[in-house]
Amino acid sequence: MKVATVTLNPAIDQTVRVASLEPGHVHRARTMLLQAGGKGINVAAFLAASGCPVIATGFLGSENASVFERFFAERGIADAFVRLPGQTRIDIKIVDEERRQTTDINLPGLAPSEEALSKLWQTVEDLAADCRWFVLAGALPPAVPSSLYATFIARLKALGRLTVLDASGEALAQGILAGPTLVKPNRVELEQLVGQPLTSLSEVAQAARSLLRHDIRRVVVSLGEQGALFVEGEQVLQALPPAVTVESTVGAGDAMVAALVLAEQRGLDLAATARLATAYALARISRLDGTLPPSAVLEDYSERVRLSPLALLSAEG
Ligand SMILES: Nc1ncnc2c1ncn2[C@@H]1O[C@H](COP(=O)(O)OP(=O)(O)OP(=O)(O)O)[C@@H](O)[C@H]1O
Ligand SMILES: O=P(O)(O)OC[C@@]1(O)O[C@H](CO)[C@@H](O)[C@@H]1O
Repeated sequence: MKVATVTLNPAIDQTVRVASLEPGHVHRARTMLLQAGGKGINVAAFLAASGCPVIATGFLGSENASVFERFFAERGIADAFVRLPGQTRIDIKIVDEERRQTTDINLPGLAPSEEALSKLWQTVEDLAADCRWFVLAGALPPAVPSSLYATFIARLKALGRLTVLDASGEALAQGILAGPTLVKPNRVELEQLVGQPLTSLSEVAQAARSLLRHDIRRVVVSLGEQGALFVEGEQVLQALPPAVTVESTVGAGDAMVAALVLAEQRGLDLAATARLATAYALARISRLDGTLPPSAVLEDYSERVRLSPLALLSAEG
């Protein structure tokens, strides 16, 4: 069965590379790239590149939709987006080449009308006839209720469908209460969710495990260069990535989310899932254009991921 991704607030990512980012200074950019983006769209691109039939929906501004339409045609993604009047936002990504860091400036985006929201739900409900998995990813647009993901998850569950949630703040907090099948917060999102700093890996693991009580099958907490924790039942695995040259970290989490769905479809256990998801994230960060490397490269990454089970009550950092 197909996978649907829902991106309520897509973005055209404008990636600008500078030698070194100094706040308050004038910079001469070395290169600039404009790419169709937004979390669910990035996930859809990775799924399509992996041979998984995928349909992307959500909202797109009709005035600059052609950037996305070209991207969908090139990448083999079916387009079920509801068009809104106006322009989809541009998100700015500044890559600091010296520090190998990316700074994101994400804009608020277009506010959908009530009518557009009900059209979107109608689209999602129609897609449920053909799609088993729904990926709900990214920030909510302005002026929609923060319970929107929770509503979609509850309705999709009632239709017997499986969901992945990758969101932040109140949308994540409410979405989790509705019990998505999988959830992938990063460390900051998890800290906001539990309302306290999580300084050791053990604390991150405890917080992640506490989410399982909401009928969630797997929780994956991404930790940037520290890798990620994969949590299912009593099992907690840390997956440490091998060193790679980082071109841009934008969308690393989305590559991971795509791999989590592929792993479920392939029936992989937690360890194999952790390897696949980390390999996909590495594939993303080591290439600028967001395409997948040849499968031999993915396999090599996957083999070089270091997995270690985490004892929950230990005090390591
Ligand atoms: N600098 C890095 N070096 C090695 N691996 C990295 C690095 N940054 C990210 N990763 C890999 O990518 C995964 C996802 O990254 P991250 O935790 O930054 O996700 P995220 O915050 O959801 O990102 P985004 O929202 O930009 O998609 C990590 O779990 C890790 O495996
Ligand atoms: O503002 P949101 O929806 O949280 O994040 C949007 C965004 O940063 O996420 C993707 C990377 O994950 C980018 O393509 C896009 O610009």
